[in-house]
Amino acid sequence: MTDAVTRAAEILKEHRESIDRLDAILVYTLGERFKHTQAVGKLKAEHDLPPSDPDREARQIARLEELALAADLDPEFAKSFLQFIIQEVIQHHRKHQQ
Ligand SMILES: O=C(O)C(=O)C[C@]1(C(=O)O)C=C[C@@H](O)C=C1
Repeated sequence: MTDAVTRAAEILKEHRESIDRLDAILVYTLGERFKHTQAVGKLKAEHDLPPSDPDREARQIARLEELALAADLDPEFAKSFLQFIIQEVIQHHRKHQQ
């Protein structure tokens, strides 16, 4: 192996270590978020509130798009990601209410 290939392998390893660390943060962060949304789902079921709140979602998406721009992340991706999570939460809320 040349020095350049060995160096590239070291750099790749460092990036992958960072990626693994950040993936763990994402999973734990999502776990925390779902704890809160589960509590919200319980509250909504107890008080007969609708599972979804489109006004709240619109505010969340607008905020996330701004955050994404500041973080150098594609705002469309950030929006789709949040919508994907919220859809999952709404399914959980609906199950609570059945
Ligand atoms: O804030 C709420 O009312 C929630 O139920 C949580 C949440 C979310 O996951 O952020 C999910 C569904 C609603 O449409 C809006 C937001």
